[in-house]
Amino acid sequence: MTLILASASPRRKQLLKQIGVRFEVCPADIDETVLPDEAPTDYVKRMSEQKARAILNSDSGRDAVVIGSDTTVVCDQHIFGKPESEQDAIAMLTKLSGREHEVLSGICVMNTDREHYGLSRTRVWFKPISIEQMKRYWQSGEPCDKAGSYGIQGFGSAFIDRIEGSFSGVMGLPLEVMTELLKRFNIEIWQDIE
Ligand SMILES: Cc1cn([C@H]2C[C@H](O)[C@@H](COP(=O)(O)OP(=O)(O)OP(=O)(O)O)O2)c(=O)[nH]c1=O
Repeated sequence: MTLILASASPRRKQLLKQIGVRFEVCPADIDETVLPDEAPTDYVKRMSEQKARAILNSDSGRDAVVIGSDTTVVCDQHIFGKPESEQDAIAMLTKLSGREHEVLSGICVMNTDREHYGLSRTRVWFKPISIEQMKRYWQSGEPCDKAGSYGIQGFGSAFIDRIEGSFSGVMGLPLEVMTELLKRFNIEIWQDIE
């Protein structure tokens, strides 16, 4: 049996490696458009499932267990994905500045017989951010491939006042959820411990 991480995210790869699981990486290319009136929790679940299913249904997914995951920033019921431009990133960071938002991270694990899904929800409080900081942050290159235009694990850590929930969940792959789902498929963690 092969375990496949259906993701192009270097953060997800790093986090899965951190628990000593052996896996292959095979990014899924899906349409990430939000449906009209789609609730953020429904969106995250749909994306996680579609990413996993795209790989399970491909040639590389045969006989595999596939992991699909999605991370979304939610502020005032609005879904913040990755920024399309500097202007877009500044608009998101302006909304997040000096207040609380939520980060949803879903994980779907499936094989041809069954699938299981888990969701992690984390509350994040940002300090106030000045426009100069936002512009300089954009120049760092960090925000461009991250939901909500920030990375808690990078320079973006300076924005954080506190969090309540899962650090790995904000970063892209909640390990609390991941370890439970792996157990359900009898996949061992710490395979690479020695
Ligand atoms: C909020 C936040 C997000 N992110 C990243 C995690 C995800 O890689 C990305 C959210 O976009 P996703 O669409 O969840 O993931 P992705 O496109 O990077 O990878 P794939 O769909 O192939 O699995 O934002 C951080 O790295 N740090 C953070 O603090």
